[in-house]
Amino acid sequence: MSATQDAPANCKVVLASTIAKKLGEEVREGVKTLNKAPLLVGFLSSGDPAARTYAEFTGKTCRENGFDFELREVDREDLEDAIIAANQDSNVGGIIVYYPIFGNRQDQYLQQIVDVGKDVEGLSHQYIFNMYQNVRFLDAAHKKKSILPCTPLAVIKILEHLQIYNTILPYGNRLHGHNITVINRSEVVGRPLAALLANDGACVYSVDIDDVQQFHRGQGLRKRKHEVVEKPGWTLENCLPLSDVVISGVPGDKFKVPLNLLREGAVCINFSSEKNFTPEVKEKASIYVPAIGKVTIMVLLRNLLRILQNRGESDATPADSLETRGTVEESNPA
Ligand SMILES: NC(=O)C1=CN([C@@H]2O[C@H](COP(=O)(O)OP(=O)(O)OC[C@H]3O[C@@H](n4cnc5c(N)ncnc54)[C@H](O)[C@@H]3O)[C@@H](O)[C@H]2O)C=CC1
Ligand SMILES: Nc1nc(=O)c2c([nH]1)NC[C@@H]1CN(c3ccc(C(=O)N[C@@H](CCC(=O)O)C(=O)O)cc3)C=[N+]21
Repeated sequence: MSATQDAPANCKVVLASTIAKKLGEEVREGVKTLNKAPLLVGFLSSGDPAARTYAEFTGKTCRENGFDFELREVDREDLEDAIIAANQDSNVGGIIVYYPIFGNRQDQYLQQIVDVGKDVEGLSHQYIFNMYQNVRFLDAAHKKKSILPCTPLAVIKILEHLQIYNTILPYGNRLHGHNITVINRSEVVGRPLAALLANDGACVYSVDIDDVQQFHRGQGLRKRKHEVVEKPGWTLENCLPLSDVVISGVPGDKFKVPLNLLREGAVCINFSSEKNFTPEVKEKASIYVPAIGKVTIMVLLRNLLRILQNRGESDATPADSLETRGTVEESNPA
C-alpha cells in the first residue's frame, strides 16, 4: 500500500493477553473472597474444532485463575437432560454450552435451558432483555448487576482499556461522539454488541451480509436506550470512512475489511477466529487488536464471580424480577 520511505507506520498493536492479564488480577482478587474454588461446567456436544479449542482454552484459563473446570462431552441427544442435572447440582457454579450443536434454532432452545443463576455466557432471555432495554440491574435496590453477554462485554473491556470510553463523561454516555462500525450481526455477538455500544452513547453502524442498520440514542443522546434505523442502500463504503472504531467478526477466511475505505488513525478490532484485517491494516490504523479470545474467557470468569455474588447476596423472588422493569428510568443516570 502506501509504505513511506522515511519511517514505519505508527500503529500500536495491542494484544488480548495484555488486557486479559489486567482483568485476571481483578478476577483472582474476587476468587479470594470465596471459601472454595467455583466450578464451571462446560458442555461439548459439537464436533466443531473451534468449539473444542475454545473449551480447552477455557479449562486452562480456569485452572490458572483459581477456578475448577469440568468438560462434559455428551451426545447432543442427551444434552437437554445433562443441562437440567447441572442446573440442579449445587456443586455447579456456572454452566457454558459450546455451540454450534445442531446449528439451528434448537441451539437457542438449549441455551435457554441453562438456569439464569448459572448462565455465565449471559445469553439467558432475562439478561438479553435487560441489555437491549438498557436496564443495568436485576433488583430495585441496584445491588445485583445484570450479566452481559461475554464476547460483547470483552469488546467493551478492550475499548475501556484503549481509553475509547471517555471517563470524563458520566457512566452510560462515555462513547458519545464515536462512530463505530460492527461487521457481524449475529444474536450472540454482533447485534448485542451494537446495542451495548449505542446504549453507551456511540453511533453504531451494524453491518451484515445483507444490509446496514444504525443503532443510536439520537442527537444529544436524548433517548434512554438506542433506536435502530435501516440504512437502505448503505454498504461498508458508507460506514468505514465515517468510523473511528471498526470491529469485525466475519467467519471464514474470505472476508477482508477493505483498507482503502478505512479512516486514517482508526482503531481496528478483530473478534473472528479468522483474520478479518490484512497485515497492511497497520499502515492506516492507530491501534490494532488482532484477536480477543483471551479477554472473552476472562470475562466469562468475571461473569461467574458476579453470578455467585448475585446468588449469595439475596434470594430474588419473582416480585423482585418484575420490579426490574420499574428501574428502567434510573438505569441511565445522566
Ligand atoms: N473471540 C471470541 O471471543 C469469539 C469469537 N467468535 C468468532 O466470531 C465469528 C462469528 O461468530 P458468530 O457471530 O457466532 O457467527 P455467525 O455465523 O452467527 O454470524 C456471522 C455474521 O457475520 C455476517 N457476515 C457474514 N459474511 C459477511 C460479509 N461478507 N460482510 C458482512 N457481514 C458478513 C453475517 O451476516 C452474520 O451477521 C466466528 O469466527 C467465531 O468463531 C465467536 C464468539 C466468541
Ligand atoms: N458457547 C460458546 N461461546 C463461545 O464464545 C464460543 C462457542 N460457544 N463456540 C466456539 C466459538 C469460537 N470462539 C472463539 C474464541 C476465541 C477466539 C480467539 O480469538 N482466539 C484467538 C486467541 C486464542 C489464543 O490466544 O490461543 C486466536 O485465534 O488468535 C476465537 C473464537 C468462541 N466460541
